[in-house]
Amino acid sequence: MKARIPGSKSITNRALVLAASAHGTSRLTAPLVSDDTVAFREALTALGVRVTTAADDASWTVTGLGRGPRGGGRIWCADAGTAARFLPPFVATGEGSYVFDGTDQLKARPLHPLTRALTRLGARITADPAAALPLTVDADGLTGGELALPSGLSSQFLSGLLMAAPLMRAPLRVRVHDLVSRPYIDMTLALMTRFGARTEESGNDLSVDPAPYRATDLAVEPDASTASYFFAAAAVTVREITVPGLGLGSLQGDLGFVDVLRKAGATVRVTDDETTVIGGPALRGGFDVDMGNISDTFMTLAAIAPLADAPITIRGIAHARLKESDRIAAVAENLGELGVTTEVGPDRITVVPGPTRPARIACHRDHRIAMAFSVLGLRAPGITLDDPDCVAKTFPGFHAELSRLFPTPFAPTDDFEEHR
Ligand SMILES: O=C(O)C1=C[C@@H](OP(=O)(O)O)[C@@H](O)[C@H](O)C1
Ligand SMILES: C=C(OP(=O)(O)O)C(=O)O
Repeated sequence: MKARIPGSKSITNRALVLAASAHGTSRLTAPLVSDDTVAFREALTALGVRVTTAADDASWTVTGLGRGPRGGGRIWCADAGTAARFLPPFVATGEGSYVFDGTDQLKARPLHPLTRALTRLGARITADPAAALPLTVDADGLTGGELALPSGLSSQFLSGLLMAAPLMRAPLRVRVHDLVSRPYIDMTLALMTRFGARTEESGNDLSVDPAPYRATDLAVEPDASTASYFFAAAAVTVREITVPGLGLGSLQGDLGFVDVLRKAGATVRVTDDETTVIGGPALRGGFDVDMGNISDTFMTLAAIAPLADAPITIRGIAHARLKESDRIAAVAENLGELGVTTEVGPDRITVVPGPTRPARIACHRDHRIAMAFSVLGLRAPGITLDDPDCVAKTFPGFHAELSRLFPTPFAPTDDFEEHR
C-alpha cells in the first residue's frame, strides 16, 4: 500500500525563511500544513512578509523582502523549535524591536547558545533569566565575522545562523563544536544553495558569504520522520508500505531509519523516487544502534522494540531529552506502564522485549510519543493515548492515515510465532 505522507516540516520551515529573505517570489509545492508550519508562516506574515496560500493549501507563495524585516513586531512561535531558532537570526539582520514568545513547552527548551551568538554578532537581546522565552531582539543588522558555536544541545542554532548569514554585513565563519543532528545542517546548506547562497565547509568550520538570496520554486518532499511510523508499522505487521516521493537523493537524514529497520529484519527498497519497507516474519533485536543523527525516529524504534526477539539498545540521544518532552524519560515511563523493562542512561535506552499489558500512554504533548505508541498499538492490545490530538504539531491526519492503511489490529498467526 502507498502511504500518504505530508510534506517535511524541516524543509517547509527552511524554505519559508529562505524565501522570505530572498528577492522575488518563491512558490513551495506540497508544503506541510500543520501546527508547526502554520505558526512559522503566520510569524512571517507578522513580520511583513506576504505569504499567499492556494485554496487547497497545495502550494504557498512567498514574496520575499530581499533583506531582514523592518518595523518590529511580536512573534508567536507556539511549540515550534524551528520558529524559535530560525527567526531570531532573521529579524536580527533587519531593524526594529521584536518580541518572541511561545508555549510553556517551548519556553523550557534551550536557546542560550543562539542568543549568545547573536549578541556577539551585534544584536541586543533581552531575555528572561529563568526561561528561554519571552525574548526581545533589538535589531540593527548583524556584523558577520568569526564565531564559535556550541552545537551539542541542538543543531537548530547553527541552521538559524547559517540561513541568516547571507544577509550579514561581512562573511560569517562559524567554528562548530559537538554538533548533533548533522544531517539537518546538510539540509540547511543544500537549501541555502538552492536559493543562491555561497557556502563553504572545511573540517568544523563553515563559511557563508554575504550575497542576496534568489527566489526559487521548490517541491517539498514527504516528511521522513513521519514516514518512520508507517515503515515501522509495516515492519511489525508483515505488510508492505511504500512512500512515493521519498527516495535516493532525499534531503532528510531521517530516511536513514529504514536502515535500522533492515537491521531488525525488514526488507527495504530505496529507489530514486520511492521507499518501500516489507515486514519480515519477526522483528529482530540483539543490536545496539547510535541514533544521534536521526533522533526524532528513536521513539519509533523504542516503541516497537518490545515485539523484538532480543533487547535493543539505542544510544547517542542525550539531546532528545530537550525536545517537546524529555523523550528518553517519556519512552521509559510509558514502556514501564505497559509492563516492559527498560534500562536508561543519560544518552541511551535499552528495551527488553516482553509481553505488554493495556495502558494509557502519557503523551506529554509530544506528537512523536503519540505516533510511536500508536504503531505499537497495532500489535499490543489496550493501548490508548491521553492526548491523541497532539499529533497536529506535524501530522493532523495521522490517526486517519494509520487506520486507513492498518484498519484491523494485527494478530500474529501460528506461523508467525514459530518464526520467533
Ligand atoms: O533543523 C530541523 O529542522 C530539526 C532539527 C532536529 O533538532 P535538533 O538539532 O535539536 O536535534 C530535529 O529534532 C527537529 O525535529 C527538526
Ligand atoms: C523536535 C521536534 O521539533 P522542533 O524542534 O522543530 O520543535 C520534532 O518535531 O520532533
